[in-house]
Amino acid sequence: MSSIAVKELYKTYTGAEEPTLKGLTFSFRKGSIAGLLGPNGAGKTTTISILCGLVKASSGEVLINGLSQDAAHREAIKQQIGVVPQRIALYPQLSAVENLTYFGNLYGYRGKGLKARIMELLEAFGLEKSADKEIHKFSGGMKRRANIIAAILHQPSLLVLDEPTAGVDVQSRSMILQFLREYNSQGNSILYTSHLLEEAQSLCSDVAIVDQGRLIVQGNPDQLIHDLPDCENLEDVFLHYTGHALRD
Ligand SMILES: Nc1ncnc2c1ncn2[C@@H]1O[C@H](COP(=O)(O)OP(=O)(O)OP(=O)(O)O)[C@@H](O)[C@H]1O
Repeated sequence: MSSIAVKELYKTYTGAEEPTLKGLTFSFRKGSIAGLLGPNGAGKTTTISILCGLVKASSGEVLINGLSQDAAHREAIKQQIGVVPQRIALYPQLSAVENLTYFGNLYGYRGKGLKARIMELLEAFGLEKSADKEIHKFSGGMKRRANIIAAILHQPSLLVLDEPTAGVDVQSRSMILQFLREYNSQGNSILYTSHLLEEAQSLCSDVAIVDQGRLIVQGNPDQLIHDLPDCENLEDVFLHYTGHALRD
C-alpha cells in the first residue's frame, strides 16, 4: 500500500492568474524515505500543505495510508501523520518543555507519560540541557530539532518535513538525518523536501521531481542516475529534467 497517493491534483490560489499545481500525480510506498524535489516555486510546499490538510486543493485526490484527506478522515489522519513545517511553529516565549507539553496535549497525551516521552526525545535530539530554556534563546538548529520533536510526540507512521535541514549547521543536519534514518528503520514512512540533492540522493529510497506544478519524473535515485548515461548524480538528473533556466 502507498503511504501517500496524490492524483491529478490542481491548486489555484485565490487571486492567482495561473494554477500552482497542474494535475500533479505521484505515490510513495509505505516504509519509504521519499523526497519531493523541484526548483523554487515548483509547488512542493503547496503539495505538502494539501497532504496535511492545511490547504484545500482545487481538485484532485489525496490518500494518506489509504484514507482520503477529507473531513470524514481528518481525525484518523491527524493521528497517523506528523508535520514539520518550513517555518518554526513553536511559541518563542515558552520553554521547550512547555511547548512540547502543549503539542502533546493537542494529541490527548498528558501527565507522567507525556513528560517521560518529552524528556526521552529532548535527550535523543541533544536538547536535554535546554529543556527549560525559552525557545527564542535557541539557535536555529536547536529550534529546528525542537520543531521535529513537536511533530513526533504522537509517534506518527508518516512524517512529512518541509526542508528540515535548510539553514542549519553540519552537526544539526547530521543529527536530523540520522534521526530520519532511524525513524524510518522503525517502520515509519518519511516524505521530505530539500534543495540539497546530494543529501536527497543518499537519504531517499524514492524521489519525485516536480516542476511548474507537474510531476517530471519519479524513481529510485540510483536507478534515475543509471537510466541517463550522461548523469553521475541526482543533481545531474535534476538539471537534465528541469533545465538550467532560473525560476525568478
Ligand atoms: N498562499 C499563497 N497565495 C498565493 N500564491 C501562493 C501561495 N503560496 C504559494 N503560492 C505560489 O505558488 C507557487 C508555488 O509555491 P510553493 O511554495 O508551493 O513552491 P515550492 O516548490 O515549495 O518553492 P520553494 O522551493 O521556493 O519553497 C509560487 O509561485 C508561489 O508564489
